[in-house]
Amino acid sequence: MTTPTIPVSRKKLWLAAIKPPMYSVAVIPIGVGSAVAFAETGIFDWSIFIMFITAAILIVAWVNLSNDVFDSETGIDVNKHHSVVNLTGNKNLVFWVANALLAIAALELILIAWWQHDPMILELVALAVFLGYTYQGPPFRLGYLGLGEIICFITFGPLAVCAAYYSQNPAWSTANLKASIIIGITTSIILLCSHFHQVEDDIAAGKRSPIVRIGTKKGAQLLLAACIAVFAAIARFIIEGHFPQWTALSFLSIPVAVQLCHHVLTYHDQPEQVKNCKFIAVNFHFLSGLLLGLGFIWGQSAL
Ligand SMILES: C/C(=C\COP(=O)(O)OP(=O)(O)O)CCC[C@H](C)CCC[C@H](C)CCCC(C)C
Ligand SMILES: O=C(O)C1=CC(=O)c2ccccc2C1=O
Repeated sequence: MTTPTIPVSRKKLWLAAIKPPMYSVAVIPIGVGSAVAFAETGIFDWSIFIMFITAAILIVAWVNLSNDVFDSETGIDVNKHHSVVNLTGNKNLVFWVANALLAIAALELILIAWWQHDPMILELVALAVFLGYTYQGPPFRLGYLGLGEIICFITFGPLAVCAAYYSQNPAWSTANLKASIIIGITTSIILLCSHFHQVEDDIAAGKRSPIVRIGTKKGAQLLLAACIAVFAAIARFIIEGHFPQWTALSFLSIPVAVQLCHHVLTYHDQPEQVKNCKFIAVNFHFLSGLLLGLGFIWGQSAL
């Protein structure tokens, strides 16, 4: 028996389309990279930080709007009522609004690079944006091959966190690279969780997401392994001396990781129950990233 669809107000559909909590994926990598730079140099440029964060938010808005545009061309979003293309009925408008947001972000980053007399952050973010395009845009559509989580790890992990660090301190840092691994994994966990309720639509559209490939039960077990890996890596980096002991604060996000894994392990094959698990993953990403960044800052002041 199919679950009767309950009509949802357009206001709720637009809120689902904009999904404000999702912008944690833009704020956290820039925050952590900037926090590590401050911890290592004692210097923090608020103007650069604010400009970089707003640019990151605009880029994430671009990737989501363009995702709806490109997915409307494959038909995969036929049941996604909160697609901005489905809500507006105007694919071209959404496409050009998305590009306008990306252009504004580019101008902000060009200004930072000009201040630094160094194009490095432009190069790092441009590569991240290109990889983000290959996830969903023709002729690549690598997300349809199940490569989204790898792209997600690289772009929101090493590329974004190192670009943020470089914007504050034009250098490279082993501790920051290790922190970027943590943020890359927690961001990829969000994407992994976004697939559990979409298996039917993904198969119909030929999208072989990791969950389509390995099934929801193994996908739930993979999620558990990824969450364990996050905390094991943090513990190792603390023991090695790369992370300040204060970064153990991030272990306070373990209950959210337990909630996420329990929910998905229980409802992995029940789309209506599991469909919002990505927002529990966002809570985990935000809290673990925030506490990791604070750990670096407080670890510095404790020296
Ligand atoms: C739109 C994204 C995921 C959702 O895709 P899906 O097609 O499953 O969506 P729906 O089911 O809701 O239709 C985002 C995917 C992210 C992508 C793998 C990587 C993007 C990289 C960014 C462009 C770079 C950000 C760098 C910045 C933070 C400095
Ligand atoms: O709408 C979504 O499912 C996602 C949007 C998004 O911007 C993002 C960014 C990084 C990782 C995952 C996701 C999503 O799942």
